[in-house]
Amino acid sequence: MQTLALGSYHIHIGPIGPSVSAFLKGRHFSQLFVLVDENTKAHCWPAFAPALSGYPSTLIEIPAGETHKNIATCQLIWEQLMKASAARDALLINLGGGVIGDMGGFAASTFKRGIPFIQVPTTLLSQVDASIGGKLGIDFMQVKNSIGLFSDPQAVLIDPAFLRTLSGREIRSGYAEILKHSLIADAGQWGRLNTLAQLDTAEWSEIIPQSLLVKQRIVAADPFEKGIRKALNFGHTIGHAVEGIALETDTPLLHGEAIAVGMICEAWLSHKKLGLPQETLHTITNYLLRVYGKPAIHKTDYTAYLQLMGNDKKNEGQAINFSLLPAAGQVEVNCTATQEQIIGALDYYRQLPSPAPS
Ligand SMILES: NC(=O)c1ccc[n+]([C@@H]2O[C@H](COP(=O)([O-])OP(=O)(O)OC[C@H]3O[C@@H](n4cnc5c(N)ncnc54)[C@H](O)[C@@H]3O)[C@@H](O)[C@H]2O)c1
Ligand SMILES: O=C(O)C(=O)C[C@@H](O)[C@H](O)[C@H](O)COP(=O)(O)O
Ligand SMILES: [Zn+2]
Repeated sequence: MQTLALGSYHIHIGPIGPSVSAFLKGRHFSQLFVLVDENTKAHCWPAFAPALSGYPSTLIEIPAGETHKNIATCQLIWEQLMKASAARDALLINLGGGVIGDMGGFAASTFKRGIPFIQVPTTLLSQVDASIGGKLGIDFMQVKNSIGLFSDPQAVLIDPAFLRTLSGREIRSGYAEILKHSLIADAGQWGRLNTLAQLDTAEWSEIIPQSLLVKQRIVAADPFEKGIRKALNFGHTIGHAVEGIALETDTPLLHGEAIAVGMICEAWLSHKKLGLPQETLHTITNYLLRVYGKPAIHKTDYTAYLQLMGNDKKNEGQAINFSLLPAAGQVEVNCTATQEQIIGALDYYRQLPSPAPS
């Protein structure tokens, strides 16, 4: 078992049974609730339930997926808690991916002004990124995570064994945040990862802790995103807009897939504005295209993208804010770009050749 500290809580990486026992020992909660979606109920709850033996718990099930990360689903969670008369010393256990973690944490932190919660992330994305750092929330009017708060869990319990049932597409989505961590802060890791061809044989148990360390260090330095934490948003100014629009179509993108598009566009902006070397831009572009293919974006959506970027949470005043790379492994926050430059970045992406299927 590996343990990292962050603020007032610990992140444990290892088999789920001992982690849960260690967490519950010596703590008292009047009731335990476990938030799941239909997939984590089927694939993760059977492995998790034995860890709670001797502790009665109530399952709260919500529908899976980003399209349900909204106030209506929060209402379902609050209703279940209210019907069970959950008190402020009840615990909500978020057993699932980033949607369960972000929304469960938000619902817990607002119910009766806040009940404790823990994160038990079951996707690659949530194990390296979403479960730590205390950013909680839901989507509103296509603007990702625009209603939310910062609030820390009592613990984060990561067991890479949960990944065994995750689809290849979801693994790829989580891998985008791992690539992001390497690009902003770990050039050595980026050098190793950009030659990794087969994700299905990757050693996630080794990659997860190394990636987590990047986020842990940045969040510890700036938990409320006043400065350096904005680095973790590389690829997200454009990526979130692309994700928000795609979510309303028949071909929604997963978070990491949209962030991969955003990272290509923002690498181009990094080249134009901060002198990211052309060769690095090419390596980033080619590797991301190889892993993610080339999801289509359309010129007819540019106005909507710009409108959504106008509501990016990093913005100050009217300017659209980016976190950009002067070099692989380095990042500069609070960069702005004009509308023309942003359109240049979207055009750069659109003119790229579609990679041949592998
Ligand atoms: N708070 C943060 O710092 C932060 C960071 C990154 C991303 N996010 C958010 O996280 C969300 C994306 O998270 P995600 O990619 O985990 O999505 P998700 O929670 O939708 O999970 C992806 C899919 O995998 C299923 N699933 C989960 N675990 C499984 C398992 N072990 N086996 C089989 N299926 C499983 C889920 O039911 C879902 O269908 C986005 O909303 C994004 O905005 C938040
Ligand atoms: O933890 C952070 O800070 C991040 O930016 C991590 C991102 O990967 C994540 O997608 C986060 O939810 C984005 O936050 P937002 O403030 O841009 O909504
Ligand atoms: Zn993200």
